[in-house]
Amino acid sequence: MAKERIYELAKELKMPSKALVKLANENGVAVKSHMSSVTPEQAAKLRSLSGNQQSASTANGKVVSQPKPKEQPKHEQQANDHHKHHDTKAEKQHPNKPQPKSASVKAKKEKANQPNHNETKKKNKDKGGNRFNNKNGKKNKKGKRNRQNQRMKNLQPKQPTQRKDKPLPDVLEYTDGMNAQDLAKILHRPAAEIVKKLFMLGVMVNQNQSLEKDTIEILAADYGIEAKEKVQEDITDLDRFFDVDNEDESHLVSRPPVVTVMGHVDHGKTTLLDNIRHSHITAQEAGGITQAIGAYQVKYNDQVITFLDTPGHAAFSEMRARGANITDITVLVVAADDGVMPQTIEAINHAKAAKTPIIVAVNKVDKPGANPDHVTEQLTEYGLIPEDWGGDTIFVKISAKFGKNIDELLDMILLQAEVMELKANPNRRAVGSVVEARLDQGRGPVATLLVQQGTLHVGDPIVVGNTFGRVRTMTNENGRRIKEATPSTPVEITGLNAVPEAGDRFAVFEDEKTARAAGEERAKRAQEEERARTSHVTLDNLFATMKKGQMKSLPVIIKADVQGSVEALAQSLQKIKVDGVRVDIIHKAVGAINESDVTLAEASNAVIIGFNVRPTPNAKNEAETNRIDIRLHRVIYKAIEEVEDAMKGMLEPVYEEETIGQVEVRQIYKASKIGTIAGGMVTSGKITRNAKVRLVRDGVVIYDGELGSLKRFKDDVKEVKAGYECGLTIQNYNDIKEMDVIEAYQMKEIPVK
Ligand SMILES: Nc1nc2c(ncn2[C@@H]2O[C@H](COP(=O)(O)OP(=O)(O)OP(=O)(O)O)[C@@H](O)[C@H]2O)c(=O)[nH]1
Repeated sequence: MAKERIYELAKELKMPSKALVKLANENGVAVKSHMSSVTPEQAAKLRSLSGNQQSASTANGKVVSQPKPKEQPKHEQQANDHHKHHDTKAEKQHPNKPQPKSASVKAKKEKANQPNHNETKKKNKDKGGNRFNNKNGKKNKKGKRNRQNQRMKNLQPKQPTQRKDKPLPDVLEYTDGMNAQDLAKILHRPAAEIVKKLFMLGVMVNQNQSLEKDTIEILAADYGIEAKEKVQEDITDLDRFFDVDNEDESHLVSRPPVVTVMGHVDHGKTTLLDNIRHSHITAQEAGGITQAIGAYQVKYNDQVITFLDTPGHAAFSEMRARGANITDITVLVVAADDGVMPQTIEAINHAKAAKTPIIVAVNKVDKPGANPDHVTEQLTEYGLIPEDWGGDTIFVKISAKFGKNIDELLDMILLQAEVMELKANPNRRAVGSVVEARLDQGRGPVATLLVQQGTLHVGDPIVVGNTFGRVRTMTNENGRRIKEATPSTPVEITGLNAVPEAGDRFAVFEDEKTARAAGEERAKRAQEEERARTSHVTLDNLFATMKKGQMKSLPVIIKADVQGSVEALAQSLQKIKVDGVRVDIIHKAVGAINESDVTLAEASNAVIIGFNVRPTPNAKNEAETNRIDIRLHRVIYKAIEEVEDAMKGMLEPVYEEETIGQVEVRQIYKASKIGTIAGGMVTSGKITRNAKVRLVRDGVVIYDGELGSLKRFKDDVKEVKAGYECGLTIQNYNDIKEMDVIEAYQMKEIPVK
């Protein structure tokens, strides 16, 4: 006769599988779990034993739960499928019939005949869920079995109905922690039926108790359908809120452009921003107290423009490195009396890397030495060609100091914005980026946020970078309290638990609880990441990165001592041909490697190549902290070779010499067949058979080579330690003399950075 499984037998005996497993083991029937099988004889034994045991196992009043079904092998699970229709009665149960909320026996009993809402509520309070008995635990076993029978009856429909359940879904899509009620909805089955099925499978729960993954999977198998865990939305992922691809076009409306002003030192950025700000303040804001919140808006021709007050190019790219790409348009200020300078080029490359269009403001045209045409000419070299020269870059000649042509510049900004069709949906929960943030003694963490989508309101639960809170107050750049902020509006907020960082992204959440959970989790992860900081692309890990398919081009920054070298290096690097990757020079300039180069490298995941130049101390520190690969060379072809080898995955590991010991030669023997044998004493460290050796005479290295043999007395040995004598020969070298020192060393591979 076929074997029977414990859980089937338990079902038949109307007792929990766990209790039966225990009973079996106590009575010499060795079984592991509810999936174990027993012989017909053993089954008979258990049947006869079960009566006594049921009362014993339930008398302690404890929740009887089944061991995790994890151990259940797959094939057994499948073998189980043929039982999936065993509950036909229950399946026919009316789907709309109100179900008891609690699985307690008492509750069920009270409820058995006429469920009504008041009663259900009352029973919700009864937490006696999965007990076989509760307060009545000490009563006799017959009573208990009756109650169990009663319970099973209660789970079955009072009057069989003709109405059929909706068909089961093909796949049970679940999330970990769902309860019977949740599953009931998905399976189109009454929750009570699910509780019953679980009971039969040895899992005692009420409808509200959350279920483990394995339990849900077994349940699905029991219904004969596949179970699939739904990928849960990662609440800590703020980027998903920025995904505007799914945004319904009809919700989008025009938004003001966000403009960053960049340029070389003293070319007039601040003067320009001040001029624009003061000459275009809106009437209602006049008289407000100007606040430095890192950004402001002006109204011009009834249109609004947002200006960011970014302090320098490094900050611009640093924000980008943190994920904030908030600038729509870059205004490049170039002084007409000074022309294109190193930081002008830097600014161009930062803007290009961020893919923002550039409007050139040729400043200081009022000055006697001004030569705007020369500036234009210089800029053509960087791909900035004015329209009347056949290009598409907008050039405006201005005087920031005297307010000349500022309106024209604003017109051009609006024109560029119009072409870009900048849009956002104001009717959604706000998302955006941090422009700047600080700790205010009185107000706590204060952050200037730029709203990029949606509308931000006072009171919104919010996650900002790795911080969270509720928007307590919101102030604009004129110090006025505002209640809401629409797309492209910068606002200063308070109410966060900590200070976020410039460039962090923010998103408004539906409730404060989720915001807090997301914020805390993000902070935790950031901390973990900081600990196990993954390095940027380096020439050493380039090949591995390429193989992982993460890299199609190798961004490179070139710094060299003279322009000729910059160009030579750039051209040669671009000629390197390796399947699937190419060199992309994102910035090249003459001069030392500075902090701006390092931040640009960080934001663009680039490698810096220095030719005859060194990094400044600050740049060096920053590169070390952020693990930016800086390669310094003095020979061009070596630099090219290195990059090429890295791209082909052939970069030689770097070795360093490590001295392991010294031998003082005390005696010399000559053997016609072997050559010169040196007898000596190991004076420090050790000498090993495979070591490289250097022969030093009077402080001068006479010969560098390898050991030929190493012996102690007559035996070949692998190593001899300090304080011992040894005999040795040097490969292909015989001119060893007494008092020579033989230095043993090995080449140690330096771990890849
Ligand atoms: N004649 C003249 N002087 C100007 C003009 N714009 C700015 N300046 C002067 O140039 C100097 C530098 O101007 P800033 O606005 O401070 O330059 P910046 O680019 O902000 O300089 P940093 O903040 O140091 O990078 C100041 O003395 C200004 O008064 C202009 O259009 N004409």
